Amino acid sequence: MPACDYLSAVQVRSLQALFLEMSDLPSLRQKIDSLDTTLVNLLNERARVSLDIGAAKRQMETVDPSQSEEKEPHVYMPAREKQVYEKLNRLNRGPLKDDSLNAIFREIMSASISLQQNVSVAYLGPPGTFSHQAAYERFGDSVAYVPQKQITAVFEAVEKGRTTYGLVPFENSTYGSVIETMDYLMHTDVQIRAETYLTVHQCLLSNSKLEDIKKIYSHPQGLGQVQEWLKANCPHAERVPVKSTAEAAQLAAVETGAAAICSEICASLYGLNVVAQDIEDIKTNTTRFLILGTSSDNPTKCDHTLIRFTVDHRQPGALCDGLKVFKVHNLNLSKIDSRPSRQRPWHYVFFVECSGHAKDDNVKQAVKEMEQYCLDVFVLGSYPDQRPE
Ligand SMILES: C=C(O[C@@H]1C=C(C(=O)O)C=C[C@H]1O)C(=O)O
Repeated sequence: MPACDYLSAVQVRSLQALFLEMSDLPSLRQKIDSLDTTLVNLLNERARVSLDIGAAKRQMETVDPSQSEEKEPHVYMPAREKQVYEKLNRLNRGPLKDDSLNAIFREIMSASISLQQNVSVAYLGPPGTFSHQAAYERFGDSVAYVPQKQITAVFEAVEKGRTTYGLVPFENSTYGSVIETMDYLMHTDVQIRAETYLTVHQCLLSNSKLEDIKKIYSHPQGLGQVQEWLKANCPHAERVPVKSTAEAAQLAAVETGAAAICSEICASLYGLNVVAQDIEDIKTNTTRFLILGTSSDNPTKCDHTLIRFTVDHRQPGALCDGLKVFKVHNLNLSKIDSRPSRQRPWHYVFFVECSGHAKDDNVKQAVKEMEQYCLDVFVLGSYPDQRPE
């Protein structure tokens, strides 16, 4: 009896495809080998051009240092990288997904940056924090990551030149601004070079059972992002704020009856069990991080600028007049915030984030006019808009 009497037409077709593939396998693999050879050569050709770009950047510094606002030639160029990714996604016809192509190019650019200079990135550690993940997604595998015990130490590492760049959490879509970051932004003169967004899934990690958990460690942001879940599931456990989510995991790992709110990665890093997963109160929970350096990159036509200022509160309408300049110059405000100045009670330092780049004419004009109404106007930096749609 012929085979097709036993098998459906679909099964016959998939068997035929399998035989064809098996017989073709050696030649298909040969094709891959030959493409890999071409890719390696092309990647090295690209790397050589990148080395030339590095040399050109240094050359520009030595020819006329006064013409440059850079204290050192920057190797990480977020404006250029945004352009590269946009072009890649325009070119991509598949079958590779945009995300896969972007991940491949993240590593290509990471390697290319590290060829130009030894790059180090300070972040809020220990390893396994969301800051660590955000930094890794932005800088890839070829740079050095330097964990810091607290957010202020990340700023200091950049200010003192101990690391090339730093990454700090700025705000969370559920729980709002990160206080420690805002407080340091009140007096620092580091410059924001880029922003990056990370979808944040919180987990409850512990070596105890849910019903035996008496104490829950996390960064205040972690506790804030899961407050509804905690109210419903561990109403009586003590909440203990610590410096970072991964530090919380380290503490929970050595204490019976303790748990941490942190990323799932911390389970394998610190030897904890995942008691509950994806416990964030709002499923679109996302954190925005700032990448700090000594200067901002060039305009991309789609940038944001963060400005810090104070007003004379004895002058009625000063804050309102200061903000009006953005409307006059057709600049959109995407964030407004304030922190107590700590100089006298009820005196504030304000932050506004507007559309545009500090090198754009309308932003320059707006900042100049703000100085008429405000005290201490300081541009903290301009960076390409990376907000996910
Ligand atoms: C090559 C450069 O340096 C870095 C590496 C890039 C790349 O490999 O494409 C792009 C931007 C920079 O972060 C550059 O400035 O163009």
